Amino acid sequence: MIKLKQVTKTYETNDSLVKAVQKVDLSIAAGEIFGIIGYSGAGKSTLIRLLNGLETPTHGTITVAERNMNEISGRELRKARQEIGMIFQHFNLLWSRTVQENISFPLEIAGLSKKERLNIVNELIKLVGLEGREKSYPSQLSGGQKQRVGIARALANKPKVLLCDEATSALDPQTTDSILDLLVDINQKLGLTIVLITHEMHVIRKICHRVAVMEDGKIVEQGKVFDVFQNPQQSMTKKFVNQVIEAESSSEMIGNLLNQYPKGKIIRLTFIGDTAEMPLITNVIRKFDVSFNILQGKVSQTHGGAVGTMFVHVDGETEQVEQSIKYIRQQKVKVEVLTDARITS
Ligand SMILES: Nc1ncnc2c1ncn2[C@@H]1O[C@H](COP(=O)(O)OP(=O)(O)OP(=O)(O)O)[C@@H](O)[C@H]1O
Repeated sequence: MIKLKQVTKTYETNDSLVKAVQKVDLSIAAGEIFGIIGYSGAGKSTLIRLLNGLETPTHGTITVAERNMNEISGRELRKARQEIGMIFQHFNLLWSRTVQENISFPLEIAGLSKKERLNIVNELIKLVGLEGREKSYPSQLSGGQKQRVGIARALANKPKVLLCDEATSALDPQTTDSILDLLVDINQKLGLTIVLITHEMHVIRKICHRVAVMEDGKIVEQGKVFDVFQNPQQSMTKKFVNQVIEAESSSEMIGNLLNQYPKGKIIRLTFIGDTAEMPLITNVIRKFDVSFNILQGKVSQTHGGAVGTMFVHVDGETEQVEQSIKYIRQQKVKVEVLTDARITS
């Protein structure tokens, strides 16, 4: 559905050249939810503007829905853009128009009759869960509802691709989750290809199938979300992965835990897929005569399984504690035993 070959975008400013995107190769399949993550200035917005033809690349080729975006212009480019919907961090709604009128706007531009527009708008209002708010103005809506209007408007021309530019960055965590659920719903119901850019790994973890990590205009790592969580290669990727899976593990915190629990052992478990955390804990308690207290942890679900870390206090007869740790190691869970604020594997 989307193919980028050796795409570079260089901006010329008065006194310098800014390489915003450098030699990017990317291939996104139809129906995929693909995330691009990077910190501010990494080149994400430039990349997304290249995808919808708002910018032309300095080098390289960009194909979206079988159209070569750098070779088309005028009417053909406008037609190509209709097949690419977009939603934004700050929604970009028309404040003097109602929900219905905002969603209808791209259909007016496309020249549809009033009756046709109304049918499509009503369908979309149902799809995004805004029934009853048709006549409200954006100022009367919550952030999540505004983004639902943005999504409905982006879908009005039945695009093949939906580009999401930090679409949940202005929302609280709960509303973020509900918007991400809606995107998954739309992806499944309409088979829409979704490309989202974000600086939040939680967003990638929750809904993306694959991810590309951007740094200084380059894609430094890409792969299936679960694989990237399981085995991040680059230091930038490790930082993002730790946003989601790393429980606080300062030496001060570990020291406090060791003082608090002088008996038994404190272990850190790292889950990397396959093994779900709750059945493992239940099995350990059933099989061994030990107490097993979760002290803190951060375990998240990705498309491929659970990833995360958990600090646990295991107490009981020394032999039983040792055996239970041996058993956990056999379950493909990394186990580290904490001693004196140091960790031994
Ligand atoms: N029109 C422009 N002219 C000159 N430089 C630009 C232009 N647009 C972007 N840049 C530069 O290109 C680099 C990448 O910017 P870009 O906005 O794509 O990054 P980003 O990852 O989207 O960051 P942010 O989330 O802060 O927007 C930055 O150094 C930026 O200053």
